[in-house]
Amino acid sequence: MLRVRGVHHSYPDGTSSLAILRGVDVDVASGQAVAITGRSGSGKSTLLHIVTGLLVPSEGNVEICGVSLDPSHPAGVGLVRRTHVGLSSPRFGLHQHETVASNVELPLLFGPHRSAKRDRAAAVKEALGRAGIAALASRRARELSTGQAQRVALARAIVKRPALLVVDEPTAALDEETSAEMVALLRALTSDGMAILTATHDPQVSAACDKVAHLADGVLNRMPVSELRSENHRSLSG
Ligand SMILES: Nc1ncnc2c1ncn2[C@@H]1O[C@H](COP(=O)(O)OP(=O)(O)OP(=O)(O)O)[C@@H](O)[C@H]1O
Repeated sequence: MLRVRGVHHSYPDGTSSLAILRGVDVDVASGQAVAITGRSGSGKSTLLHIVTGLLVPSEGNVEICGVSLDPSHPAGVGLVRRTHVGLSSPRFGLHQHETVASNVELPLLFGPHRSAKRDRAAAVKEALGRAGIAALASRRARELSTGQAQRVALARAIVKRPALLVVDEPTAALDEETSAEMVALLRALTSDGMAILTATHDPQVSAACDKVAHLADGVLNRMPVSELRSENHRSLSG
């Protein structure tokens, strides 16, 4: 359901440019979780932003649910993003003074066809339930622990029931036990048919994914998950 082909990306760097991605291919099927690993600065977030249509690649193609993210048709890119993609990233924080429910409702307020208040409330309730934080609905975001806030960010990303969930650093700043809960949550979402692409430094997350690819020098190299699992001592895959 996600198909990335020949993606190159460079950022301007003074008078020249800095090549970050140099021909990246990735496939993620429905119900599959794929992890991208790589050193800090290797380009993982850049790739995720390209996949979600936030960034236009210098070259290459991204297809989601059979529809190409064609930069010459920004309206079409916007529609695919709003319809099929959820993004959870530490770079897009919560509104600290708003309640958890309001934060999760936010993606439902954008786009040409805003649903009725009752339908939005039902969708928020379902997303909070799936993220295991139904009891936090009326709490202010500023009152949450890091782990709770990560779950709220995830609930916000899945509230529209996207076919593709893109998660940047799902366990950043979480302890081992809370990380394991987050991993189990992600696996439960794939069991429901969601496709997940995640960038991570956490071996727990990689070990629970169906495929792992390492980004270095602008290219992705597949890593055998079996090796990661044995390195990680315990299997977290559901
Ligand atoms: N908007 C930008 N303009 C210029 N350079 C950028 C921009 N965004 C990222 N970069 C550079 O591109 C490289 C890759 O950044 P990116 O955030 O994709 O890496 P990453 O692998 O996600 O890192 P981390 O694991 O630390 O989050 C870095 O050298 C970064 O400084």
